[in-house]
Amino acid sequence: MYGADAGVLEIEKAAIEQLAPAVQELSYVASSELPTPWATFGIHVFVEAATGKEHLMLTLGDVNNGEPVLARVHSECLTGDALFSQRCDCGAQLETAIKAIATEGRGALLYMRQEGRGIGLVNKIRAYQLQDAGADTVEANEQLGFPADMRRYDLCKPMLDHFGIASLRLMTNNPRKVSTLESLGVPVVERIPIQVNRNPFNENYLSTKAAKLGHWLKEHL
Ligand SMILES: Nc1nc2c(ncn2[C@@H]2O[C@H](COP(=O)(O)OP(=O)(O)OP(=O)(O)O)[C@@H](O)[C@H]2O)c(=O)[nH]1
Ligand SMILES: [Zn+2]
Repeated sequence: MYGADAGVLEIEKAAIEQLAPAVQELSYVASSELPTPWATFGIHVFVEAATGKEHLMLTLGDVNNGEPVLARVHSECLTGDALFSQRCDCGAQLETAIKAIATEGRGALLYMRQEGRGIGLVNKIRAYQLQDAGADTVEANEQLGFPADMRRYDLCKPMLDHFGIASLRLMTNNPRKVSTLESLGVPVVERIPIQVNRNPFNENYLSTKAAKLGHWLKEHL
């Protein structure tokens, strides 16, 4: 009897969890315009209830006409995106993606606040310190007690749904990003490589991405 009740409870819990994310986890808050050197985008902010994190989306053109949308799902990298760091390829990828969307006149950029593959800025700088002493990016995360990559992409789905975006032409080299989005019900009809700014400072970072995280990076295959 107890077992049967517990089973029903489990089913109810699963049903609630299935319904919950889109409704409770993320709220759309506001939109405005963002002029950039390449185009004037729509800028939209969403807030994640559990963490208070502010996730952003840039859109350009008619994105809900049913045609696949040129898109980039970019995870925050303060050092690369805002401070010109050459230790990674993030800043160059962000600029390349924004320019590509501007050239096409249509597309979306999802800027997800999951700094340092989800470990946060403080731990990313700690990881850099371990990398300075010889660890690679994956080993450094592990030495700090974290998995190699803690990012989640489930919040992308309600963000895309909010603008009626049903399928993507995604600019990425990351196979996990593609498979996770597809498993969330977002078809990736085309994967567009985004290999930019390979330099002596990020050579190890990129080769670790290829060797340990399976990224599609031509020079490292
Ligand atoms: N833990 C850790 N995170 C890093 C390091 N260098 C960059 N990052 C983070 O890695 C993430 C890069 O994310 P994305 O730009 O979405 O790129 P990606 O998952 O590598 O895949 P692409 O779509 O191919 O660029 C950001 O969250 C950065 O803050 C590092 O050395 N250690
Ligand atoms: Zn970076």
